[in-house]
Amino acid sequence: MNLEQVRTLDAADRLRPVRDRFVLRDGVIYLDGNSLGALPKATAPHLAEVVERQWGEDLITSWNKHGWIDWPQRIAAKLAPIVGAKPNELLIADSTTVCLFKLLAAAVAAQPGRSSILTEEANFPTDLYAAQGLATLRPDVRPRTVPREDIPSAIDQDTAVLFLTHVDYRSGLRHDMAALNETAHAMGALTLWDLSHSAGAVELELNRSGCDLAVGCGYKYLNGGPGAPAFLYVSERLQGRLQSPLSGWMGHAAPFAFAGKYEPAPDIRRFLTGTPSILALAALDAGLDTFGGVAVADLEAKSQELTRFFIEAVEDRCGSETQLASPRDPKARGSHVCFAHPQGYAVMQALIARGIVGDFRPPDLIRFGFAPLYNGYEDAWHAADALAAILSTREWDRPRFLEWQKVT
Ligand SMILES: Cc1ncc(COP(=O)(O)O)c(C=O)c1O
Ligand SMILES: Nc1c(O)cccc1C(=O)C[C@H](N)C(=O)O
Repeated sequence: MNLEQVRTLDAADRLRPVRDRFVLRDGVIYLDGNSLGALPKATAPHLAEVVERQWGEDLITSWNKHGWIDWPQRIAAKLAPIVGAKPNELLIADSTTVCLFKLLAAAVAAQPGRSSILTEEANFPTDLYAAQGLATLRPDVRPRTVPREDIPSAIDQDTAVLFLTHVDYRSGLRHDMAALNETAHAMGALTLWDLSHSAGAVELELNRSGCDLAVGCGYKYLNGGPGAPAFLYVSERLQGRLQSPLSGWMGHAAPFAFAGKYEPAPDIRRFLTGTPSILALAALDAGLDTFGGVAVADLEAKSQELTRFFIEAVEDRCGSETQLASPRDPKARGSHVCFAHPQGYAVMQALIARGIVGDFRPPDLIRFGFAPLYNGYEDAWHAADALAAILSTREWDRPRFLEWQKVT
């Protein structure tokens, strides 16, 4: 395939016009939207409006006048079609780790007599740490980590919660959410899903697949900006039964009654803790607006096509210099792919020096995220080309590429 044919593929892509909603610099091919989404064009003007007019002029009256108090729910409602849930089951709050901890603790408390939090050995570290931290407060509960392939058979009557990341941050492997929910429910366990690498890139049906609880990052495919607040999902059928372990006044039934005794809000708001970060919510609001008019089925279809195209291009041009470390079947993975190389770190630094931005995950993985809203076939084509050039000439073998940086 030549560049002209690749451009024809981009021209035929129905999501192509959405790319114009983002600030994308010439000379940079951004393939790390699975870690930090690109900046939407609407974010800076929206933040300026919230800062200068709402905060600057309307001051504290903005909590009512501009509805700030309802933003955690109003903005979360924009996620409903993206994750396949009802608007009243979603909330924007805190960070991913804090939300994970809150829902994990709430789930465990709702499962008296069951002592295990079942998770996967290779889960993202913060998920493992949250479970370990909870165990220090609940000595009767222990995290049980098993290899991926043993998960279904490890679910038993002692499992309080099955706690998994839907799309693995390294391999990109995707769990069969509906099947695992069913197995867990048959054993009386609850399920908590980390959707950080799924939401906004793969089709999710939280309601249809019987999900109990879920959490995800706001700053990856949802384009909410660095450190954006997270989202949480609590199935309607569980909301009355679960309580936040971090009870704060914003989760109270009547925060402005200033009562001395905590009484949880009757709905999803009970999972709020303190005052929401309005500026961060404003940025996430603009991030979620980039999904306007986009069908999730189209997102997933494009993500699968792009990643398939990229894998083929890399294998074609790089031969055995690097090995695919993600599933070949697009249905079995998310929207990023990893290739293995013993000098993966330096190879990625050399790519970044050429303006191809992906990242590296130890021990040897170069990772490329394809954000279906703004990445195209030409991005994938140039990235594969650059990778082939770097590998064939050992361009990575220079001190400045071999030297570790603090954040990778
Ligand atoms: C699966 C997963 N969960 C959670 C996080 C991050 O949590 P937090 O937003 O609290 O840093 C990440 C990435 O940093 C992730 O990949
Ligand atoms: N959250 C991050 C950060 O604060 C700095 C650098 C990277 C991140 C990430 O999101 C890492 C990411 N979750 C991963 O999948 O590797």
